[in-house]
Amino acid sequence: MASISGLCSSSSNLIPKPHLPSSSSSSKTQFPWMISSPLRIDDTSKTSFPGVSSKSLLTHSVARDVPSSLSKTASIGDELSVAKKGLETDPKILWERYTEWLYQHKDLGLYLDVSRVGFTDDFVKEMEPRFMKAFKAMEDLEKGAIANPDEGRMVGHYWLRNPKLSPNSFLRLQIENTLEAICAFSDEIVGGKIKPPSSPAGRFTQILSVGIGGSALGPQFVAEALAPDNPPLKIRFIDNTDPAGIDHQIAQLGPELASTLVIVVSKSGGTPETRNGLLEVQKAFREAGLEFAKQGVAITQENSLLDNTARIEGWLARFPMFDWVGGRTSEMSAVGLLAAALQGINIKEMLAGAALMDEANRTTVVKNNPAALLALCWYWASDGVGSKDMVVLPYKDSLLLFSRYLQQLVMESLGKEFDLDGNRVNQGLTVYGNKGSTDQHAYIQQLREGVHNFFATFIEVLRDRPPGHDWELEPGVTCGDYLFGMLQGTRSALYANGRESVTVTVQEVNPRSVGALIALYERAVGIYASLVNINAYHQPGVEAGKKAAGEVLALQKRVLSVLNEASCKDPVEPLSLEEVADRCHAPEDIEMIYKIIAHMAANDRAIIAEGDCGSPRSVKVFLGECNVDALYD
Ligand SMILES: O=P(O)(O)OC[C@H]1O[C@H](O)[C@H](O)[C@@H](O)[C@@H]1O
Repeated sequence: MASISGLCSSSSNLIPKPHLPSSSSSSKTQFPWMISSPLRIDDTSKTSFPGVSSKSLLTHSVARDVPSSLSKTASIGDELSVAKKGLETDPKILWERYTEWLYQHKDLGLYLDVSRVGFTDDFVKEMEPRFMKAFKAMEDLEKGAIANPDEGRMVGHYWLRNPKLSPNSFLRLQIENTLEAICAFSDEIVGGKIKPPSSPAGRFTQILSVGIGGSALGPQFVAEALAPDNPPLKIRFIDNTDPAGIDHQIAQLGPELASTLVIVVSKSGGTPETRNGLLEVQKAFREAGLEFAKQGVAITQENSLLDNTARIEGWLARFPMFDWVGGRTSEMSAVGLLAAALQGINIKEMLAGAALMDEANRTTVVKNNPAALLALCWYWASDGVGSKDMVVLPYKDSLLLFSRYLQQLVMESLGKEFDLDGNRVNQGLTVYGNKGSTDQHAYIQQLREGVHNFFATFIEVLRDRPPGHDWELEPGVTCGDYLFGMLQGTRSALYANGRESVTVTVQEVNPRSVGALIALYERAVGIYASLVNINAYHQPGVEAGKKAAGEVLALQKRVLSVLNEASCKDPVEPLSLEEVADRCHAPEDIEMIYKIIAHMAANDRAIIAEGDCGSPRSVKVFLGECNVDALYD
């Protein structure tokens, strides 16, 4: 088992030397089948490796489907879209564009290819003043400005990986001490110094992480991307208030509940779904005769409801969540780091990768700033108003949850009704995607030929397998070559039909590259928000749904009380929906009352005496039991 002190220590020399195509080496990286058997781009549903051609894949694709060639396979709509965008199709010019714009981060072994987005030099020039403003805003933010004006908060996730940047020594110490505490605690848990009180295993073997949104998505993504095959502690998540989902997680733990460390994560400490998850887990502990407090850990803001509960009940440990770190940018705080360290993931490497990326994103030269390049592409591709969706396609199973993670990071940050000057702008950038090549067999058909409402982001991982494990499943070709071919083929096929794409390439999926990817997108979101003049760090829209949910539950309590009163009569008085609504003094809420009753009936908590839920006007309802106590509440 890896020691935590090892996992928590940083190492500067773990990144293998990059070997991405450069003008001198690209020809050497081609595989035999690529040269002799280009992917057919005219039939993405049946991608195959037929025939012999001496043309390169790229040349083949673009030359064949350029609008000016009036290819038989391209529709008029496709031609128009390419023409409208003015996308370059000459392979030589494209290669020049590729090499001119290719961004490389040497230390991280990370590349960003924006050549398949059609922005022009004029556009870049036009955007320059906005970028300068964005860079200044990022600089101010890092220095501690109130970058989230609506909530009057600083925005400090960049300090988490470089505490020296903190605007004062108090914050710096908070970050450093928390990191130290995380490492020490993980060390003791993994090393078996801190034991669960009544587990036959004698040590913690499982983590049950309870949290939602930013308190779940980062840890889920990182676990999927980086947890070793046999982690010191395996992780499961409760990230919803779905009782069946919760039951499933607890049932899967079975007797291992006794050796489960329950980490409850909530910045606010008052999110209902998380509270419900906690109450359900505590009930399971009681039923199993276990003492929850000895196995519970809270990650939350000081003095939140959760913090106070954990303190009063004497939970095993508490870690702070900082006011100045937003949920969706909290992966490098205790929220992400504790779970990661417990799974044997080198969190200092993650932090180092993020810090290196942040450093690169501080340059004010757009071309050399990867986050700015991404923001530039987003702006160009979606006209600065989110007119196109961003489809994120990592070609690596372990990065499956990246798009889901990005969904919150991007959409909760950029999806805003008003800009910073109070103008109604309804901004946003829609994100979806799973992984390649899997998605090629699902919806890439539409991306290639259907409605043109997206641009793609490919995430490429050069290292297929750990060294020494590869083999050729046909002469000269490995399984990973197919994955590579699928990515390149899809990129070419999309472009040939006027569909733009960005490609981010990393050497391998490791803590450093994952940290860098997170940091890259965090910064791109910050810069883009500034380009379109919105506050990326609040989420006023989320409150509306929460408030409405609260109102539904309050109405349900009134419905229950009315039904209880009628059900306590002798004889029982079944009520129509209209009668329930009138007695609740809420005739305008009759539709919601119907839904409440249908839900209660489906869960055996209300009995339909007459009619059925398919014809709401026919329904008469009562409760199976009279609760006399509730009559006098
Ligand atoms: O961490 P918590 O306070 O429980 O919040 C969890 C989530 O709740 C809300 O829905 C916010 O919109 C998210 O940004 C946040 O990540």
